[in-house]
Amino acid sequence: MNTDAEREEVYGAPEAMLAVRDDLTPMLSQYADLCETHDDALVLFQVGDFYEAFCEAAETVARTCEVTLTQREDSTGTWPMAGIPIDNAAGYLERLLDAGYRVALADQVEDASEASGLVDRAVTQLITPGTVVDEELLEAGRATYLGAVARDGDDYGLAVVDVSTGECLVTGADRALLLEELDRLAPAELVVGPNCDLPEHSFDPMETPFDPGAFDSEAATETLSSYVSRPDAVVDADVERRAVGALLAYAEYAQGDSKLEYVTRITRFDPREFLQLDATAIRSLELFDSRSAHAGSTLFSVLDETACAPGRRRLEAWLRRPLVDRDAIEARLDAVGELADDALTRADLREHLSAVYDLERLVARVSRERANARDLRSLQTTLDRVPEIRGTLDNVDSGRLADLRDSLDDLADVRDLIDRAIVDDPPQEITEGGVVASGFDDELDDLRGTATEGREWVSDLEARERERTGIDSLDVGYNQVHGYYIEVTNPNLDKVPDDYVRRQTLKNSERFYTPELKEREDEILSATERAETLEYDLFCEVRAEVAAESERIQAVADALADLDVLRTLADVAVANDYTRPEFREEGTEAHGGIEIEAGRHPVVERTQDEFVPNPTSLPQGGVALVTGPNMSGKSTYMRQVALVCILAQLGSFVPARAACLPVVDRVFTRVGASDDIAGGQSTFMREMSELTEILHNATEDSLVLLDEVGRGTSTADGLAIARATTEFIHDEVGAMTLFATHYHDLTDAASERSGVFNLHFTAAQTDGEVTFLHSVAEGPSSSSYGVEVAQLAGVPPAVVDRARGLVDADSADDASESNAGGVDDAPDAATTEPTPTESVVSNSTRNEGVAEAAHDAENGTLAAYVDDLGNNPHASNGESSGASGPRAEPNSKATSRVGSSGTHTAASDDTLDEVAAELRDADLVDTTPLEALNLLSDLKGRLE
Ligand SMILES: Nc1ncnc2c1ncn2[C@@H]1O[C@H](COP(=O)(O)OP(=O)(O)OP(=O)(O)O)[C@@H](O)[C@H]1O
Repeated sequence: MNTDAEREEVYGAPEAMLAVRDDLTPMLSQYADLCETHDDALVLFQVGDFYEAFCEAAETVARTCEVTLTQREDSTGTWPMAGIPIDNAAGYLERLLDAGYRVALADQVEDASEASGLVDRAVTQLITPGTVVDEELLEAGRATYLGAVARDGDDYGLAVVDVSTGECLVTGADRALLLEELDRLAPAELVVGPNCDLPEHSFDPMETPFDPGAFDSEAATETLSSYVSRPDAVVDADVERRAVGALLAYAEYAQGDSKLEYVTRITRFDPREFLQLDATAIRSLELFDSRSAHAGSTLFSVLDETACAPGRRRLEAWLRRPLVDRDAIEARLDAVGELADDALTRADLREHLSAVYDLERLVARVSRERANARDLRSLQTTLDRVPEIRGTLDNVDSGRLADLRDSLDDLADVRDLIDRAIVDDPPQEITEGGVVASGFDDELDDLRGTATEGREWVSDLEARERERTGIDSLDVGYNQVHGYYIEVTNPNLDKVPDDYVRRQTLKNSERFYTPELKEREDEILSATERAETLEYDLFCEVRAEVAAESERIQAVADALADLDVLRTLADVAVANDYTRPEFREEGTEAHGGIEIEAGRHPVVERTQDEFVPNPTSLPQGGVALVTGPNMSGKSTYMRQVALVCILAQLGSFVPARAACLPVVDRVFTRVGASDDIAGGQSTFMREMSELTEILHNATEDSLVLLDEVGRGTSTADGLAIARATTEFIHDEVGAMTLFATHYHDLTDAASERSGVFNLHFTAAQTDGEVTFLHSVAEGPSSSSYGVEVAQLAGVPPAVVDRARGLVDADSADDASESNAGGVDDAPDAATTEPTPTESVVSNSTRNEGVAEAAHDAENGTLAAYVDDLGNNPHASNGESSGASGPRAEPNSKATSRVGSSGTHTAASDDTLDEVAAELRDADLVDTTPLEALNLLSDLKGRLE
């Protein structure tokens, strides 16, 4: 990717040309003009069969596209020049796009042979990541969005359009939701309105500067009104209208200032009407991209059995945005269930759908006047399948399938038109004839008849003239320059009749024509020429007639895409033995809990010889603390619960023997530090920001996965944060939560709160060999097997032995100490409630202080926990008691206040007073969890 400065250098008119502006040749002057009017892109200027660039832009094109840098010389100088062949431009344009350039194609817009003087040229298309329409530059099964954001105070409008299909969406959101939605839609290019002030995005869209005036209320509404008759009825909020209006204005500009006729529907949606998955959740659950050992296997790849490109795009959209409307979910499930039970219909549908072309993009090309005759034929063969597809759905029961069947307009008129108008196997070009079928237009048939008759007359001429002249070697031929001729070899020239007129002299022969031949030639040529022109006009008329039916064709495309996804989900359910999930009735006693029998991870199970199914019973508001050795299956288990919920809400069957689920509003994930690649921020900071998001936004209908929260900092701090988080979620948020942790001390929380409970994964150890059972059981884990996993991973034996020695020493120490530190060797240790006295006299950890503070906190906010932590003497006693840390080595985090072991360094009384005062003064009611943690960290640093 190039820097902005590098790009700027090749945008706009070249300085060197501007310096001699008045002396430039007309063509270069036209080039300079177009560069000036399109100074936000690298202009490629059509000269015959090539797109040329000059000066700095030429150097860039030569370097990026690996083409030769040549030069053009004229009276005003020598200009560096590089060109790419128009016929083969796609590959080169892709390179320029990949390198971060925006490209403006300045085409010849009049026939060079008819131009008097300089050929007229205009920018017909801007090629940018969000505006590409060239099939070769687009990914078939993926939507490519161009987006625009507008702002009005705290409200934002966001609109996206896929210019290759015409899909156009608009929504409104506050800032947080906007950023999430941007993550979810991941536009390839974003036009940002005034004062939006967006942060950099992980998906790194190209940000496009565009006329701020396009975002004005009036201007935007006017643009919008050419797409929908009553803009304010379709898009209620002004800020949203401004976003979508500016978006369409930019898209029009990019298409050479022409309206996007194929944008026939503007769909307004509210993100809150879908299960919200933010970028973190999408990434960590590996819905679309995989970073795990099973790279390449994602939930999408497991589900993607789609037969056609629109189906694939639809599946992606459904997976990015599962539903929360119970009826809509059940309607999809009914359809999937019915298809799952009907192998024949599934097979028929698959066969028909595999034969269809990308109807959405075809119809968009037709509307953009870019479709050729082959495209029209593809459109027709696709539409020909529609009655058959509808036939396969004749007897369906499910309402959704019946609706889809009924919306399948067979478009007989459009099919008939194309069938009558276009030849069966048309050529690629639409200007050279042979496109329009005979019988379609009388005038064309006449012209063709004249031309054919003339050609037949010519082809008989040779025999006639041979007989007339007695010259056996006489030939009749044709060439582009001289037209028809009669050729006579030199020895026979004396036999040439008087009416032969000499046309051309060759080495061994002469060429002639006769007045009659000339007359016929003129007839043939004029008829052919007129026929070609007429054919082109007729083709354009037919194309325009088809374009006028865009909306109907799009509705069919829409239905086919849905059908393909429902069929796919049914296929996947059957192939993988998925079950229909049940949703709990709202208002029932058991509302909200997740109950899964023999659940599986849909992706991991495909990569494993034997996958161990596991049950899940997570009541509403329940927090399950999941412990167990490394590699035992904790993360897989937690993710499978989330994936089951997501699958169910998108309308899919689920990998389980049975599942009874609530409708969840959001799935939050916070995965361990080493499981995530942090960009920019420190890993711990990122971890805490994600935690903050969860604590602020989760509701009692949310599902929260916490994997190793707190791992990015010291054991003591990590455990404290983990504990406070568990308690806050349980007491205040009430979200269904699965929390995988290696902090065995955390399992104590289960004994203090009825909704918190322990689950663990086990491993069997024989002769030093560890076997993971991958099955979940109640209660906390008793062993971590970290050393064994290190050995498995190939850590050198010396290190493994030393580590094992340290663990053994640690265990021995633990055995001799009291058990108040929350040691995890015995499951029942987790249920031992430490008394305050024990905490103090037995090197109680700072973490227990946090726990007690949390437990005692009456008003139940995280701020209150932290507040109590500040006032609780136990809270500042800080020896780490991490489960695997060597206990023998004291650390220096303790303060003198709690009378800890003599090896600890005491902070000065002054410092303590300062810290205490600061804590007392802190306004914790208005403090975010992250700010509280930062404050804690700061105070702790000072105590140390
Ligand atoms: N239920 C299962 N059946 C079979 N194999 C499984 C199962 N669960 C997990 N595995 C296998 O075990 C591997 C490790 O699982 P996972 O990453 O979930 O462990 P973990 O306990 O989260 O490990 P760590 O604590 O080190 O992050 C997986 O990659 C998978 O190959």
